[in-house]
Amino acid sequence: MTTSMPPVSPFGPDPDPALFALAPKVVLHDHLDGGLRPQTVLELAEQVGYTKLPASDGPSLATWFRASADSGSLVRYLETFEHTVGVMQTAGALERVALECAEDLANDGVVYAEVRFAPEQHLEAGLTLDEVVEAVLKGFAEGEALSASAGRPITVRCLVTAMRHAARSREIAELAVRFRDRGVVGFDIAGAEAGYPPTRHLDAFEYMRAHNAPFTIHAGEAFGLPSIHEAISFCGTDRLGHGVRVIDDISLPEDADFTAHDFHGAKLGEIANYVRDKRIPLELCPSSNVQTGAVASIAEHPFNVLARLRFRVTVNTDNRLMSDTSMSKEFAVLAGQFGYGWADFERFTVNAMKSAFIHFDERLAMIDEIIKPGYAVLIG
Ligand SMILES: O=c1[nH]cnc2c1ncn2[C@@H]1O[C@H](CO)[C@@H](O)[C@H]1O
Ligand SMILES: [Zn+2]
Repeated sequence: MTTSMPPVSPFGPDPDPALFALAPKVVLHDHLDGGLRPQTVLELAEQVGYTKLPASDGPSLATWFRASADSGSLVRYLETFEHTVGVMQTAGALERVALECAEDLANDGVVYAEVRFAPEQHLEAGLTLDEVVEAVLKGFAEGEALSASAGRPITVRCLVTAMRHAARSREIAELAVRFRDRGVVGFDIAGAEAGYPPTRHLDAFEYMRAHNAPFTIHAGEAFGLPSIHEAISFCGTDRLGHGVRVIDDISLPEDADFTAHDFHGAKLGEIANYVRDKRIPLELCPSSNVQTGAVASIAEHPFNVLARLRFRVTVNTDNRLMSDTSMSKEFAVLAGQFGYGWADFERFTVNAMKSAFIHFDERLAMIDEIIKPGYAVLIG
């Protein structure tokens, strides 16, 4: 790979994330249990008697999460969730974490969020699946109300995730449908990818399809094209969680520079073409991918290749705590590396809003009334 002349960002080579806080942003891939405030983890641990935390003050705990997640392996990255899930076992804890999640996203300028978590991981203290979801939805609604009154309106919807190594996916799909009119807008599977192909959960996806309910699948992150193929062709996923390994089905010249402005010589294989032709949204999470070793560095992240080839790319945080990130930080990293300006970020944001699991008229209203006017001011 040549690393000749990096593209110049209109925001400078290392833009301040604060520049992007004003832009209306949409996040489709953000884990509730990956986004806690470090101080909240400490306080909840104290309240519920959780004694296994690896640090005893906020800054050290934040550093521990970031450093441990920076592991080069999805499996090791996922081990850090033991401590967040560990303190999220009561209705009060779930409600607080959800409320703070909505507030933190709104304070970062996110106007629409789909936040996911796995209800089956929050039953240790005796809550039922329904009680877990009710507590989280209550927290989101409270966070929305507080943010609106602070002049930072946000809409937060929920995706319920099933863990791919477990055997509860059909039950979780039923949970998603049961709560579909109360704030749950879709279903997902997550967890270690290698060894747990999407087709293992076919009955859950069939249930969702039978109920005309949308879902996304973590695929093409730690494992490559076969996972993406199963997710789209056998399971019929509406979006790809990550999907970044679709790059393996695109041939580029030997010396291709991933930061370039065009990729005219690119040849797409059958899967890459299908994903692009069908406008299957890619929930890309740049910083997370570097931490898990799915990609070597931001400069070598396929985001730019996929964006320039006009795949339906969206920018996401994945886990704000583990990656010490936010939507503004992800925008800043992408701007610095690939030279994007406001028009690019507007496109990625509209891509995300078009791909959301709320109804078409609601998506359109967000685009016409909030996103486009917001970027019009910035573009000037
Ligand atoms: O990037 C990821 N890939 C796969 N699984 C993930 C990722 N981030 C989080 N989780 C898993 O999803 C669960 C529910 O939120 C988390 O507990 C974590 O195990
Ligand atoms: Zn994820």
